[in-house]
Amino acid sequence: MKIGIAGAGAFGTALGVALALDGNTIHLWARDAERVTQMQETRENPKLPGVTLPQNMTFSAALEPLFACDTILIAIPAQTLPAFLTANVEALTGKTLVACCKGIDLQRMTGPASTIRDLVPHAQAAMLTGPSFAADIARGLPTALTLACADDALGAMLQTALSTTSIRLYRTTDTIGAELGGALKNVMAIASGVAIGAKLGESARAALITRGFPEMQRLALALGAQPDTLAGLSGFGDLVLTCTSDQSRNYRYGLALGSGTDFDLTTTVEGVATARAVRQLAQELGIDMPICAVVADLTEGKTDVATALNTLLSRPLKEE
Ligand SMILES: NC(=O)C1=CN([C@@H]2O[C@H](COP(=O)(O)OP(=O)(O)OC[C@H]3O[C@@H](n4cnc5c(N)ncnc54)[C@H](O)[C@@H]3O)[C@@H](O)[C@H]2O)C=CC1
Ligand SMILES: O=C(CO)COP(=O)(O)O
Repeated sequence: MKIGIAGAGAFGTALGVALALDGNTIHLWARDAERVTQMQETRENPKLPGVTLPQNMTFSAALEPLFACDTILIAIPAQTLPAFLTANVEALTGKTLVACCKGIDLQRMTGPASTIRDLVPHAQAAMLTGPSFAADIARGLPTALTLACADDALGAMLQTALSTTSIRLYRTTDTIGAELGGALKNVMAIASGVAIGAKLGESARAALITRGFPEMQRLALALGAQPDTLAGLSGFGDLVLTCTSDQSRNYRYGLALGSGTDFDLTTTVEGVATARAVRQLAQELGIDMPICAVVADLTEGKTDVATALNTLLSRPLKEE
């Protein structure tokens, strides 16, 4: 199958490598022409060091070859998705668009699949999400992810087309649950990093993950998600992975916040904008989301780590 991928960062490139090695023809669009030349000449992408890009993967900075593909995976940061869709709405109409980004859009308060549905109403929207580091996918290590598509027949087609010998896809029609699980776990990963960075210990991290999960569920269920989706790969699975691995950029950002060390702010850390979106959504809906609120305040410098911890620990005692 011929598959287009928008976004030549770590994840888009890793998915391209895995799908190309499985026999698909892949076209990868990068907005940066220099990156395209580099990938053509070296068959490597510095975002994914040590991985050789297969010959059945082509690259361009022009959009036309991407739009020649009927199925396009979109792997650009979540906050850049609306502008990409709006700028290309005509070319994307009629396509199957699989969002591979994780976040809640700060302007619209929607997750990636919903943003696609709103901005390109005559495309088919799906979501690929779940616990998977780009480096693992590119190296062919086993991963299990969620393919969410409201149209179950199309979802089944995508599930087959995008599964490989190392990537096992599970299917759901609950796109809301899949997009919210993937977005919210990044906020919890920042919180977990803060706890470890501030030397609060592993027990504190376990408490954060465990209390963070019902917080994720509260918002997701209020917005129409199914509980099973949150308990699956795209929610609980990705929460566990991201809160416990320093391969995660969200977690590493939290570590830096907690320990007061520097962090390269050009890194893609989706949980920062998502925490702000969640804080606003939770206020509007009257939902208690204390961990997300504290993370949003911390990332904006509205509170410090000691005050943030005190805020969480001094909440009234209640039933579990
Ligand atoms: N890296 C990983 O392990 C995983 C990443 N993801 C998700 O994939 C999405 C992309 O992340 P990564 O590829 O890891 O980030 P990255 O930082 O490696 O790459 C982001 C890419 O997007 C491009 N980009 C940025 N703004 C753009 C715009 N306005 N238009 C077009 N391209 C633009 C950049 O040039 C860069 O190549 C994020 O939502 C992330 O949560 C999901 C699962 C795993
Ligand atoms: O989503 C991911 C793993 O499933 C990647 O996490 P980070 O974006 O925090 O690196």
